[in-house]
Amino acid sequence: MTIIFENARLGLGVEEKKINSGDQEELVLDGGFLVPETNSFGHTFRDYNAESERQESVEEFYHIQHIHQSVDFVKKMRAEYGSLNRVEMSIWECCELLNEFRDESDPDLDEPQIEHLLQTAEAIRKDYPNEDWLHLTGLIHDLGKVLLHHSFGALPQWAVVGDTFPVGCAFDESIIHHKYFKGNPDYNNPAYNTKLGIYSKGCGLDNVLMSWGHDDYMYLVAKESKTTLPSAALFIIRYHSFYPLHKSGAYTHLMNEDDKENLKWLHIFNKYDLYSKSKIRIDVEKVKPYYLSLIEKVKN
Ligand SMILES: O[C@H]1[C@H](O)[C@@H](O)[C@H](O)[C@@H](O)[C@H]1O
Ligand SMILES: [Fe+2]
Ligand SMILES: [Fe+2]
Repeated sequence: MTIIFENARLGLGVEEKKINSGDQEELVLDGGFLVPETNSFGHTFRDYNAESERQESVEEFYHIQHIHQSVDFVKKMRAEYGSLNRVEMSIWECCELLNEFRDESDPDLDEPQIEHLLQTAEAIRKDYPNEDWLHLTGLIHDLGKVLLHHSFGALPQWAVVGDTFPVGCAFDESIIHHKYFKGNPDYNNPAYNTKLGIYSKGCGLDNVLMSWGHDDYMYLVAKESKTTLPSAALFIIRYHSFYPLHKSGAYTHLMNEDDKENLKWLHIFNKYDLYSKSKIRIDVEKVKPYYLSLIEKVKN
């Protein structure tokens, strides 16, 4: 199954979002979002080895994810979710659906996922009050996690959350808990285990098969709904979990010029996606009218 959003237009009619040199300063209005030094468990963010109450279960998550995410699996999921019958659901209904899920891959947050959507969007709103397309992107970027829900197939966590990476070429060393790829069927396959594998230099990320999860799914949904969101928003949705690229700089040889342009926005977005994770809850009812008005704006 797949989602189709009510009145399928997700965009705000914004023109393509380019960051030209010089613009950056103008864009960044310091509205006061502060990057915290530690997460709510007292550790630095994304420390997958710190002894914390979540360390073991997060490692086990990546163990299973790395074994299962292969070329065959990704192709199967793309075919299945790219063409199945739909559940019709509004954006806000999807957000509420995420209230019952926690993300087992995340060492920094164990709050219900609706909190994370609003925390991200509200943090962006502080520093970029005029970029409402980016607020909406914050709100919807993780909606693909509805795949965990029985209406969307009740997929296991390893097929929905966690960092993503390309399949069909060598798994880069920068991927968290890389050692577990030894159990992946593609690991010893000579067609898939070289630097380029099945790809060519500069082929563009659009031509790369990414491990299956909430990013690619939500991208398919947004694309299918003929969204008018700018390509930067679609790029953010599709690659926000691709930390090996946007944090470690791996796989850049697969990017084309458009990818490089969009990556600048993803770097901005990532700050809010990651560092807004906290135990301080957003008052959902208080901010709901603003987000409903944004959603309303994208209709018709
Ligand atoms: O654990 C998290 C979580 O699943 C996020 O939604 C995803 O975007 C991140 O890449 C990942 O590290
Ligand atoms: Fe995510
Ligand atoms: Fe997120």
